[in-house]
Amino acid sequence: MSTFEEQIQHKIDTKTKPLGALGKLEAIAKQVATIQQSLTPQLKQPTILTFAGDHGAAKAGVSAFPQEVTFQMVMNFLNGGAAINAFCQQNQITLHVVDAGVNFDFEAAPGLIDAKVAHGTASYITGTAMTEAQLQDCFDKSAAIVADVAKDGCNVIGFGEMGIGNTASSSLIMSAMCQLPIERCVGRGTGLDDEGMHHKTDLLTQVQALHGDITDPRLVMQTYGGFEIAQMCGAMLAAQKHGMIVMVDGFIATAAYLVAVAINPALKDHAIFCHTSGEAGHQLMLDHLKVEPLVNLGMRLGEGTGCAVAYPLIQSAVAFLNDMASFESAGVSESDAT
Ligand SMILES: O=C(O)c1ccc[n+]([C@@H]2O[C@H](COP(=O)([O-])O)[C@@H](O)[C@H]2O)c1
Ligand SMILES: Cc1cc2nc[nH]c2cc1C
Repeated sequence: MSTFEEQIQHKIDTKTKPLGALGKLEAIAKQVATIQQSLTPQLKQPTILTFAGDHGAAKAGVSAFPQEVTFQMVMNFLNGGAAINAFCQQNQITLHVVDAGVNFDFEAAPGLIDAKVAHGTASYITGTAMTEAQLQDCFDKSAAIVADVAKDGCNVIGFGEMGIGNTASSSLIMSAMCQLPIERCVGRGTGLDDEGMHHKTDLLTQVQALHGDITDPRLVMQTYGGFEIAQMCGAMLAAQKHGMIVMVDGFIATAAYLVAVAINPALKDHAIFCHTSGEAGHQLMLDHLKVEPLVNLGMRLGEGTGCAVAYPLIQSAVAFLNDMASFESAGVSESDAT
């Protein structure tokens, strides 16, 4: 008996195409089949969870936008007016917005999940961004949300975020997890000018001097994370346990992934990197992880938009695997090369 890997590779290689001609789609087809341990995998109830949270450090001038944009954009998500709404609707992806810790009290609304840990994190400028108990709360709450989504039949899930100041947080996480100097991890986020970039880099350099070299993944998240980043991290770990395909979005989502995969390396086999963000530093994170995302569209929005636009490519990978003829079934002659 051949192994599952040999069987799926044989199925891909005997489709009516030159060997390897579907490029990255072949790797995705193989990965999805392997996750599901099926030669005829199916994508069910695709879902994106967009986690929102506020940051104590957001008031220290690390973003081009004021903190209230976090709650204002959550309202925009709930009213269906954001990019993530448009792309999820286009591709028939279910969207849930999660209040992980926005500095605002929302009324209950359809599509909004209340997983609030607190009204924003504390600032890593003066101490840890969250307590150990708050980090655990993030992991517990996000795992419960993923369990509910799994009950609805979802087997492919993407995670996005909204949080003014969260690129600064992600740069600190990246620097610690990838052991890279902070200046290589800092980017313009929502659009800082050169002066803003200098301020952000200087501030984060001081923050690192305060906390020292942290390498334990949970402590990195507790020290620098946002509630939305910690909940994405917990949700990725839970999705792996449920056997789901995990779609990874941009810079902030990959920072959450860096911590998650350090906690459970088995997550790697479930992760599909959807796009390369235009945020400086994302390519370096991807290099560190030795992964190549599906597309590079220069997007740097967050919200899970990279997952939503790349999802049809995952559908294409599954479609060719399930629907294409083989050389034998179609009566097409195979290559002469040996
Ligand atoms: O996903 C990305 O790669 C990405 C890159 C830059 C910015 N963002 C979004 O912009 C916000 C963070 O930017 P900032 O400048 O406030 O740190 C947050 O809401 C993210 O969703 C997202
Ligand atoms: C308008 C706006 C929309 C966003 N979506 C995700 N991050 C964002 C940041 C801003 C500023």
